[in-house]
Amino acid sequence: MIEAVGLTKRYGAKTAVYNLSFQVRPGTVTGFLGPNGSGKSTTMRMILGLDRPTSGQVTIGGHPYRQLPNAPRQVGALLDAKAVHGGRSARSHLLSLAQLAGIPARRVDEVLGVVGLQSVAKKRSKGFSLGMGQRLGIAAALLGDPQVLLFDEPVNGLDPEGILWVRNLMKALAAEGRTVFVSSHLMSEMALTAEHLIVIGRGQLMADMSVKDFISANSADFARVRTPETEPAQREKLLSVLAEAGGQVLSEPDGALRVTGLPLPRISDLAHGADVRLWELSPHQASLEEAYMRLTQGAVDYRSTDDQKAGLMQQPPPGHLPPPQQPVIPEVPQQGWYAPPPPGQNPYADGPGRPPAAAPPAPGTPAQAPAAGPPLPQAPPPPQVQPAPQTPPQPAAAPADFRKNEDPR
Ligand SMILES: Nc1ncnc2c1ncn2[C@@H]1O[C@H](COP(=O)(O)OP(=O)(O)OP(=O)(O)O)[C@@H](O)[C@H]1O
Repeated sequence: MIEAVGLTKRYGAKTAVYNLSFQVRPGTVTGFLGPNGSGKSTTMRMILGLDRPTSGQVTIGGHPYRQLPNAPRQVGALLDAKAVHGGRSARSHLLSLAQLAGIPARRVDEVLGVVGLQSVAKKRSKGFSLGMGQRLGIAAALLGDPQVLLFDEPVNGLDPEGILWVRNLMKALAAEGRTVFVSSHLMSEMALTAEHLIVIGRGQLMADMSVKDFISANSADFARVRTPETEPAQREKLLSVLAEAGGQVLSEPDGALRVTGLPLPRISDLAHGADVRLWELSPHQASLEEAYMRLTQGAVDYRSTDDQKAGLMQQPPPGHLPPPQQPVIPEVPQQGWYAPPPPGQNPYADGPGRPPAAAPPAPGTPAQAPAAGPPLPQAPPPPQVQPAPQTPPQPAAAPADFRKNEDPR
């Protein structure tokens, strides 16, 4: 198990990680999420003893990494796949790592097989593609057959077959009882790989819960309702009864209505009572990406100027049904803006420009919040709308150049 307690890291005036406490347990894949610059790599480097915490501590199996006996056999990590001597072949790179850690040479050939690089084992790694480099980095992490594994963006540069392979590998490693901690920006992939999530924003903990709980805590389910297109009066009638019953209604691009705040049977009863025929009444649940975007939208440090020009950081359009004399239904925001999580869930909802509410600093530590980034967007109102759900794409099992062998373990 990995355990961080009050972990803080400052680089001069910059606070990269602040008062972070969490546990990563064996037997499940734990995803590590956060916007760019939120402190994921810094946290991983501290776990691996590559950076010294300013305060707090992080241990693996109860010991700081540097005090672990024969650490490479207990902990494997992929932090930067490019950190390889380009003049060396894949095999000699792994052999040198194995020799340093007292790992037998035959394990090198085993892991080359596991990651599917046997056919290029003697090629210099400087000619490797991004995906091949990732596979070599994963091979290095697996070399000591460790119980604890950390992967920073392991699917970066991999093709669909490679992504599917990494997903299955992570799950298989966790199923063997290992501790697997993996960061990624690919939400759809994380939804398929991880069972538990640790989410940070500007160096602080924002969520530590199962993927399922994370989605339900940070999204509101909604119903899509459609009336006959040829009968606009039916739509208007339905709008009015839904609003009277306390539902919040938005218009979908295809003319359907997106309703929150009313359960499906109630919507059905209301339509029936108003003598409105329905062509569609379907339940929808948010994706992990949507829930993540809602939670972290106030903690993003880097945004495209195009987004800002397009007003995507501005207050969203109101999610309420307009007054009856103005039969205009607000449209579902299409991109770049996500309704906020339920009240009390988002530490960034306190107000613009303020750092997230933090737990009291560790004893002896001056109460200092992470260095302020650009001003935070205005805290949006409580959730009344839902962006369109996105179905995670299933990577196709495409043929690959570098086929893996079955892990002989
Ligand atoms: N050695 C360093 N010196 C100064 N600042 C640093 C150093 N390393 C990281 N930082 C800063 O700390 C913050 C967190 O960086 P970190 O790389 O940990 O974020 P991250 O979540 O891994 O980002 P990304 O998703 O973009 O990889 C950033 O603002 C970064 O600029």
